[in-house]
Amino acid sequence: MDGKMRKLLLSIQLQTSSFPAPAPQHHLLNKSSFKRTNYYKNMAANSKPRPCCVMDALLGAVADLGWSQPTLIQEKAIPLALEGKDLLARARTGSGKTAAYAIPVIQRILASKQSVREQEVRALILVPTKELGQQVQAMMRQLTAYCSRDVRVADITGKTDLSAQRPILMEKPDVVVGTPSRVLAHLSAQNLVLHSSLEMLVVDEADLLFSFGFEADLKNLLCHLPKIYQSFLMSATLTEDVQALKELLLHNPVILKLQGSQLPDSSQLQQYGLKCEEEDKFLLIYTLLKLRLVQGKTLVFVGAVDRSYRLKLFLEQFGIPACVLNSELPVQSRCHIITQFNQGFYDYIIATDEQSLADPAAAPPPTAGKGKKKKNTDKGGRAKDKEYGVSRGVDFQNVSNVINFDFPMTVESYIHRVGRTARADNPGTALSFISHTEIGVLSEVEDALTGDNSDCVLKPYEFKMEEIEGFRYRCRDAMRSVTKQAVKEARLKEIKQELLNSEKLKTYFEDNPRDLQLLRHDKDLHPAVIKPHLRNVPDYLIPETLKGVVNPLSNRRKKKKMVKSKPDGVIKSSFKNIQGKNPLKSFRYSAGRNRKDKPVNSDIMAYSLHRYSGIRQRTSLHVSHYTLYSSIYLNRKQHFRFSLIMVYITFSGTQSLSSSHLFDEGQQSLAIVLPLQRQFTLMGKLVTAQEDGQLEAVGVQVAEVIHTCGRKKALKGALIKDQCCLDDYFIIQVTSSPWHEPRYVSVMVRWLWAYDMANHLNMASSGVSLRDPSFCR
Ligand SMILES: Nc1ncnc2c1ncn2[C@@H]1O[C@H](COP(=O)(O)OP(=O)(O)OP(=O)(O)O)[C@@H](O)[C@H]1O
Repeated sequence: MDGKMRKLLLSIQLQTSSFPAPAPQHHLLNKSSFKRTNYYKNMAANSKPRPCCVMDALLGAVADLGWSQPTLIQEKAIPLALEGKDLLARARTGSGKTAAYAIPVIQRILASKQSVREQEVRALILVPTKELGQQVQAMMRQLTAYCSRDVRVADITGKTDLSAQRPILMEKPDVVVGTPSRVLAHLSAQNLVLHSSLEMLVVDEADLLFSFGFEADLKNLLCHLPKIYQSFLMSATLTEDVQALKELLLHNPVILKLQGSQLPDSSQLQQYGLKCEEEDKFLLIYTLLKLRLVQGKTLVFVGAVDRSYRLKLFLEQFGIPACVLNSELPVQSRCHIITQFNQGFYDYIIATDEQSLADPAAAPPPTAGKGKKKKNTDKGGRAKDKEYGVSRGVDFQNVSNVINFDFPMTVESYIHRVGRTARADNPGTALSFISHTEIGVLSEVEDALTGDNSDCVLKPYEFKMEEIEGFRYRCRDAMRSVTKQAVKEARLKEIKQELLNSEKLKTYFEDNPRDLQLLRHDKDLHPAVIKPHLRNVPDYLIPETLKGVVNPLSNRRKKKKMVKSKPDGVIKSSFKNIQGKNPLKSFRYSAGRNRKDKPVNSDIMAYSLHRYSGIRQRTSLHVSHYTLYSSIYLNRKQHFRFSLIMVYITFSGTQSLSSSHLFDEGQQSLAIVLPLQRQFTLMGKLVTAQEDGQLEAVGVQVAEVIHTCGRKKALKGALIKDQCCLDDYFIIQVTSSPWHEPRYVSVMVRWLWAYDMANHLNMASSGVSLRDPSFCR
């Protein structure tokens, strides 16, 4: 954590005069070492007791999030909010607006509770969509990790009955998060009473509230609020709607209009446009994904629900798994898909940006007040959720690329979609396919972005279509199977499946949360006829110019055939087929030298290690230090000795599987670490792995690893047996004694790896779990 963040948080402390003095410095995270002190260890060990001051609580939470400095909006907004000012803050997407209001809200609640201990709803956060509601609640929970008993947060955006949510509201959570219509419904039903207790009102994504048809609800809702309260309006764009809201809600506000540009500049976000015919879009996406020209987690936006299934069925035929995300899916499924995507379960999401839901001109006019119809339906009579919106506000984490398969219909929509990548200070790429019918909007977008900042203009994506002509035939072949009927069936099948998952199995999943983790949303739908040969890319079809860059991992499916498929969620090791080549066993790994199809580079090495570890599927994402930090945090029972852990695998006992199904002869855990003193860039910063296990710029402190452990001591006495150097990596072999209590199938695999190409270190992380181990909370 750098001085700025510390100073900012200190200012919270200073402005809270009624608070006890700040904890002595040694109680705080030490900037240079990032050592978690005894104070924090105790906090964790004692299930987070009351912190001794606000500073400690927030500092601990921010450190856990791995944030080293405040973003610009946080730096400007937090002090003003603490002075009690009303705020209208406009900052670009992904700039950290949530914490900019959440930190002062938490601080004020904690401060109020010093004098008035009565439990009241003190803050109301209004959001336009359910996805956002869940996300805001998650962020609030993370920030209140060390004061969760003092600041209770309830998200009422969910689809549950009002009556089911009543008991939650009766307990008067300190913060209520909801959509205007849901909050109004509760106010009208007297489940929620705010007129005497409310101290703060936040309207998040203010520019979207009116467009989601909440204007009337919002106006009605204001009658239930007290005369005086502090308000924050947070928005990515300053539209007329935001101006109207400002008049309605704010009193003498400070207006923070940060950064001219609504999107990050070209050093962080690369924006490309590619003009093409409609049919070419499918050819292009196939080439980009199948040849892995697009790397990292990718969001593909389409304009309609049917399109998303069409694209999914198309990609399915080439063995490219993707999840669809649209307003027809039950809200639990949507949120689960987003959570799993953020955890690295999937590489691709095909998201429908349903304009009609957000555009009042296209959607049926909303009726005001209580009893308002919340859903519109499509031609087929299927229910769409009006409070759906994944292109807006949702914090998809570590998204490397956004692809506009269909170009958005408005400038705002473009900004919100593209804003799903290059969030915080992560880099990102946006690529838009533009057919001739979409060129009109393109010029609008270009005009808007050029006016904003000339850096933002879409650069042409130089792609020689003639080079991929060879693929056209197979794309046409695949498209022939994706008929209207197939799309219709796929759509129905998916909805049925998801409804079953989220409704009928809801109670089951509540009782067995770990099984929910295993639920995948990117399974093949298969209504289209699958031709197996389409899954492979014959060498002769790969253009000469792309041969060098094509990721050779695309052949992995061939190899997977060697592994007989097991029931869902069960990993079968491929060790039998590679006995003797296992570097963990022989320590004679050849770094790819003897493998015909693999170039020698460290990426491949990381991959082969992953393969040797018996993991079925490779997914990857760019890692932020949040992910890295929280991964370690989740496994705080493990301690690692090296500068940066790239792989860690933990599991406990099993009934039907023994450890040998997963690893040869009791090899239980594997770690790749970066060599010490090696420099690399991480999140745009030059970082050196230090001998004492620190990453100076990132703040990841890793201590000793002696053994992995599971509940009931399923793994006992694992120890680091050996280590050796393979080119740039050390491999640490960890062995353990035989299974102690072979009772549960319980395996968790998560790993991070790094590869160094052209002076650039990319971080990747993956997670596969058979079952989440009981100790991974
Ligand atoms: N100080 C910080 N340092 C590093 N990362 C941060 C910081 N503050 C927030 N983030 C991260 O930045 C990402 C974007 O934050 P957030 O969702 O609040 O942005 P936003 O401005 O609300 O975006 P949008 O307008 O799209 O909703 C999140 O993953 C969050 O964890």
